[in-house]
Amino acid sequence: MTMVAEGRDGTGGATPPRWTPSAAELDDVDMVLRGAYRGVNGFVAGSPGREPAPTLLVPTDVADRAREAGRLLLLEEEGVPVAELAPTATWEPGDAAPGRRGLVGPLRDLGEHPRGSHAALRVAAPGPSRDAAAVLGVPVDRPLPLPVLVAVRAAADRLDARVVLFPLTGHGRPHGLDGPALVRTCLAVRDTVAADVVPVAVPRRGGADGGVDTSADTDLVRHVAAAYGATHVAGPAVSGDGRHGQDLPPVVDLPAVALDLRTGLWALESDVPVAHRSTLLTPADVDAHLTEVTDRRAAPSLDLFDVAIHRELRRTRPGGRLGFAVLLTGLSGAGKSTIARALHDTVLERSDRTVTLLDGDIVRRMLSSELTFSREHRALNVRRIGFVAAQITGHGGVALCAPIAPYDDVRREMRAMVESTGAGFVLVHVATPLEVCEERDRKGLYAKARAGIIPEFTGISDPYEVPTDADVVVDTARADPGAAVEEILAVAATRGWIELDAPS
Ligand SMILES: Nc1ncnc2c1ncn2[C@@H]1O[C@H](COP(=O)(O)OS(=O)(=O)O)[C@@H](OP(=O)(O)O)[C@H]1O
Ligand SMILES: Nc1ncnc2c1ncn2[C@@H]1O[C@H](COP(=O)(O)OP(=O)(O)O)[C@@H](O)[C@H]1O
Repeated sequence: MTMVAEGRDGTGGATPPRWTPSAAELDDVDMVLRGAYRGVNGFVAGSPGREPAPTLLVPTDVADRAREAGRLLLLEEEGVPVAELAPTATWEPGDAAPGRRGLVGPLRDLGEHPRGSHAALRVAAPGPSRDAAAVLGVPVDRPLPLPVLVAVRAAADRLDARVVLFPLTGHGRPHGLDGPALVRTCLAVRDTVAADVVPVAVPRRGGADGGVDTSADTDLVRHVAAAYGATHVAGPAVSGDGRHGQDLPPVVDLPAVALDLRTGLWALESDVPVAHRSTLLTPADVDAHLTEVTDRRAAPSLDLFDVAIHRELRRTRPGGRLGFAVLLTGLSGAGKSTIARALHDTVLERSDRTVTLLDGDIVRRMLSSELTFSREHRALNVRRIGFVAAQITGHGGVALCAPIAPYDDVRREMRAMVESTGAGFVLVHVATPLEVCEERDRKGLYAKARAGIIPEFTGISDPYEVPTDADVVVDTARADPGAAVEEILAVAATRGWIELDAPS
């Protein structure tokens, strides 16, 4: 979160305090403004165990100023005000968020709904309906395979219900699919299941390694689905235990389906005689394949996905492949650039991947020429590299980064930036001892640092925090660059991020 400077306007009156909430809080703003929180018109006090509700945490001084001014402008990430909060109370989050305070109060729509693709589909929740017709809501956090579509259609027919697919397009990208791509996979099968599609900004929890937090999300999606008139919910994103929630729509079990060997199509298990059911492809296989596809370890099988979904997946994820970044960190002269260059050549020689080399020196010249070697500037430098690497890897590319990156917290930030796009990240500590680096002194910098001519020199007069989360540790005093390259690529290959030809 960032505090946007508060100022005074030309008339001498105080301008309202401004605040940019977190991505998940902005999703909540969006949902409140669209009525997706049923009757909740603003932020409420946090209280664990209650049904899902929108909460906002701000630094204590922002809370004080907002209370004093009677309002707080909430800005989206690019600085556009989207809503105004009229604070009526505060609450203490306690140890969970030291230095922060919760703000309670109604939200006023400032007429901007800049968040999210497919604006025309993002309708406001209709509010309580007297229409008794059944509606089966299907929250969607990953592409729906054919057997699930068949099961959803059958469940809807049993209930005599209309189907509404709710792609969850809020914060997070746990399966490497961003919101727009997820909406497109729903639109691709809209006719197959005769469904409406309504994107909702429910945050998709879980990191790049998947793992939607089903208990939290199941309650929230049931809540939101209810606001949009769902009388029942079903689907992979609500495969929880369907517990409690008095006025929440019940979770419907999807009927069992089987692959009918006579037709090659999925059908209700009860409609396929046992002798004609495929034992090669069971619903458990489908689940396993879905996990592999959504974690991008495998390309989607045509048998399991509607061709239209298949086309969307290919479009979003060229070759079905996951990008990854390698961050080589270590002292000056440790061998980062040498290994990065060798990695670059090897990837080009043994795969068809695109590779971008973000070497420390090049970045300093092209992206960060105005920066010094202070802690703040080094952090900013590495953050910039992380941002570029996230862009590259988010589109399936390979980014090789070789700055010193001496600070643990900034390296972790970079990992999070890259992983948030669904891409992979390999942290390599090029752990050449200082004595060896100093002995090499290729650029004569250590001599100058020892003489005090270069201040703040890493390892001499500036800190280097040794990583505790390295995926690979290389000591170039012992191993040659080729061995380091093999070790690093083996990690990426084992995690399914690259396929390499044998060395020629
Ligand atoms: N004070 C000080 N400390 C460390 N390094 C210095 C300094 N001044 C200049 N240099 C040269 O700058 C290169 C390191 O820049 P980086 O961008 O990789 O550093 S950082 O990640 O921002 O800390 C580093 O390059 P490498 O030797 O390739 O690591 C040095 O050549
Ligand atoms: N096993 C090794 N791996 C990488 N570099 C090595 C190795 N052994 C010796 N060197 C030498 O160490 C120096 C490392 O310089 P460089 O790659 O520019 O380091 P950095 O980018 O970390 O500052 C080069 O002269 C390189 O030839």
